[in-house]
Amino acid sequence: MRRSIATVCISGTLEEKLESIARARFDAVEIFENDLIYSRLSPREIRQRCADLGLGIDLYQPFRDMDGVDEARFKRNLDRAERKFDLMVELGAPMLLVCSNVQPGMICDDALLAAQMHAMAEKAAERGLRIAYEALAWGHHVNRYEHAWEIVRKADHPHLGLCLDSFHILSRGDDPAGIEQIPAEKLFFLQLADAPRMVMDVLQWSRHYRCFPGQGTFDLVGFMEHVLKAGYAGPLSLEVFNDIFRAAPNRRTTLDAFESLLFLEEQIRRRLESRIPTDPAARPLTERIELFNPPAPPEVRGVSFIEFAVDDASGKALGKALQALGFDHTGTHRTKSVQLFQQGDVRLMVNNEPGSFASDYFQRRGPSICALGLATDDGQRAVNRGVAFHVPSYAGRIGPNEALIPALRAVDDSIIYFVSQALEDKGFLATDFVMKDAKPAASRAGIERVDHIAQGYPFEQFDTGVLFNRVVLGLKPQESMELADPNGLVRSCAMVNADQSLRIALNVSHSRSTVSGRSTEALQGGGVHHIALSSSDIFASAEYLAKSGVGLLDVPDNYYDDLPARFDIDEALLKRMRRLGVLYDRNDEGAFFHFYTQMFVDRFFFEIVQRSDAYAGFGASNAPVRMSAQAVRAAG
Ligand SMILES: O=C(O)c1ccc(O)c(O)c1
Ligand SMILES: [Mg+2]
Repeated sequence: MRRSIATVCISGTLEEKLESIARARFDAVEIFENDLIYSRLSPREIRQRCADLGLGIDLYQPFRDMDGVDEARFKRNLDRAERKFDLMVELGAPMLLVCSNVQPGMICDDALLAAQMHAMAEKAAERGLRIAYEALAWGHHVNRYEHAWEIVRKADHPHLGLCLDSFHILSRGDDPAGIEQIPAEKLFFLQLADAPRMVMDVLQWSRHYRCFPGQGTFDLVGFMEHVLKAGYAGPLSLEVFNDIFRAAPNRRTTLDAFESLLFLEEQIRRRLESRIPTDPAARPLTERIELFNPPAPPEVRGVSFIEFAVDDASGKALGKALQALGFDHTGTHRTKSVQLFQQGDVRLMVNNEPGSFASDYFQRRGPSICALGLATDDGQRAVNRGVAFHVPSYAGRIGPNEALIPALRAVDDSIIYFVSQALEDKGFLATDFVMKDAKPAASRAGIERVDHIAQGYPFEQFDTGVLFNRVVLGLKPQESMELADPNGLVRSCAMVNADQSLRIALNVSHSRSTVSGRSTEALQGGGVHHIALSSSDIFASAEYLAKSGVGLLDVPDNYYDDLPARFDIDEALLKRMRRLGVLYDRNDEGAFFHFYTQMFVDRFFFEIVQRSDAYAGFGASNAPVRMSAQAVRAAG
């Protein structure tokens, strides 16, 4: 389908916006009036600039408070409209968006509204222009699409049709199924926005918190199914008002916008294809409408390895810390300065190879997690999919006979390797590393696998991260939570795949002094700040680590005094938890035990967890205890 975006979505001057939009490969734009008014380019020059960039101008907007006014005002409104029509002819924009009137003093008479919209359409028709009428969710009289359609139907003018905007429809909880009853030739334009669920004034929600499809919680696939069944074949145009996007560098935002649209198309295509066996209308739609068709998402089967970027000194310190955590030093890379540590199914690589990607990463960020290896069905397909969505691929230097692992560049500039089952079966570790021992590593501290990882994000990258994890890794966001760090709130959103084999928590904080904020600062941007490892016996693990001298996080006595007030809990168990600093959570699904190591150079730390029954959370209620303990250390 034709892919379009409103200039209001992104930051910059109009010229900068157009340049970014073209670079991201959009077909067309909606020109927002303010962007034009504040531009030094004349309408003709803007038209030329768009033509040079290969961008169509599909819509000019908005025109406000036209409908339901008295005669004198209507005359003035028509004069105002004539000026805009002149401008649109210069600009080469074929359609004007008219928002439903929001003035409390307007005349709420459908017949009058229809007559006035008819008169306006007649004027537009004289210049070959069209009018798309949009119900704002906070319109005074017209605020539902069905009502806007009623006005358009009554007005009955070929140059007047509807603009549907997913935000105005879905924010109110209106049923989009009725769209199917509207004749296709009256659906002039379609604006798409997602949003997080919020309970607030709908105007504020719309003007500040909209986001791109896939970044929020609206059912846009279901919405689009109705729109396409109605026969709409015009542009899919993103219209997002968002405070963070207005401030973020526009190139990144525009790439995200395009990625979100491709992803939406893919989901629509899958939905329509799934309908084919039961719905006779579905097949002709899939044949008529061109929808993005990338390689299928990877089947991720957990974390294969994690790679740390270090220098000599921090590498030695980290190696020591890992051994204290019960890891064995199992191998040394054949040609590079990379050490392999293993315990259970967990493989950690510590890289200080000069001139490598890791060393570059270290130069910029200090000791940090620079790469993640994910176990997948087909690594090359995973990378091909990323590339189809314009995510850059990564190919490192490899020595003779070393394993080539397909990889992508992640949002924080780290690398994600996709380790195919075939590569795993071939024993890719032994290909690259001289292993000390043929036996699998012992599980000294009872650690078995990676349970989850947590990444800190700078504020303006959070939505980028959500989209990346969703599109490229096939993760779904769970409900986002606000956690109280003594130095500020941290918003945390867990993303998981269908079988829970990959869980990533995304954390973001306005404050630089929270644990999340500090590590984001120390890492000069986002990055993994926390690796949670599962144990089959958390108490045995805690005993082992306490003895081996790993610095564990202190938990205040008050926490344990409070636990019996929150949970029915066995005295002996409580005593054990208190002695070893183990935290506890329980819900209907099961129980969760966990404890934390102290921070490694203010950047990352480890957590050891044990899940019982079907507990699928992350012990979020205990996060503030952890963050307080970490804050105390930072202050001391
Ligand atoms: O917030 C607004 O005023 C506004 C303007 C134009 C639109 O298309 C819209 O959806 C909202
Ligand atoms: Mg709109």
